[in-house]
Amino acid sequence: MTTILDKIIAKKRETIENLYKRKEELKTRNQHLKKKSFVEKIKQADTLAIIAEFKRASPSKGDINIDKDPTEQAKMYELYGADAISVLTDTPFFKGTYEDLAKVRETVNLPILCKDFIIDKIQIDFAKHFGADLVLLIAAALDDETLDELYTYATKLGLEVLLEVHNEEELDRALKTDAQLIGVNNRNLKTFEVTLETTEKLARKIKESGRYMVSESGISTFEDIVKVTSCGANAILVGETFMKASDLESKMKEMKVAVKAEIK
Ligand SMILES: O=C(O)c1ccccc1NCC(=O)[C@H](O)[C@H](O)COP(=O)(O)O
Repeated sequence: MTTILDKIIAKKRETIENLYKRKEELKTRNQHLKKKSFVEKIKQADTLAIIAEFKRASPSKGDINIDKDPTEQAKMYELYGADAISVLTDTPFFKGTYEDLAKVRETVNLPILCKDFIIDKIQIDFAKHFGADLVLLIAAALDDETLDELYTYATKLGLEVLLEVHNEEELDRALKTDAQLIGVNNRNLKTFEVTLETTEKLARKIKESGRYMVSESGISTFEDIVKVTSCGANAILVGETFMKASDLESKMKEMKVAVKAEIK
């Protein structure tokens, strides 16, 4: 059965050719900025850390907030207490761009995650060039050798890696690397079903390994925060809920308050 991940990766292979054609661009913009560490943020935080995502659209939901301006949204995320910002740069399925990433970089002083389906080093070059501090690597999209190669390449460039898993088999593979940040994606990429049980199931092994756990996808309510914090998540990654919030300030504060109430 062809999954959405297979489709995204197939399309990605085509777009990578374009990135190689655009390689000259990498010489034109210098990143003089000091890299910002999300791992350090987590270490210093006394509450669950929030990664707020800029997400215009998705395969499961279609258009979410298609015309939203990344600069405006990033400003609000920083103002209302985000610890990092994730920017989707995939165009065919998520309608994001590297230019969105660059705009967010110019706007905030927070660590920024380039959220894409990375299968080639050139994508890591582009992520860095446009201002990312972290990149996402998805275990399900990579064999062990490529995963190691891309992990090493990203860290050599000074980028942190959020290594994403969906199940125990992927987690075991992830734990063979040195990745400090393990993302548990609660969205099943075959069915699009979202369940926080995925985080709950994998939590113990991640905690025992001494890595930091980021619970990703499908988080929108106080109850969700309680669930993921009580099994030990160090951070959450939230897209749709924030992109659609009519009162973003209250929504983000509710999550911060809920976290404090749960942890302390
Ligand atoms: O969001 C999707 O439909 C999707 C489909 C296929 C692969 C990845 C997908 N999402 C990427 C993400 O991981 C989410 O954008 C992120 O975790 C935030 O999720 P949410 O808070 O549920 O918007």
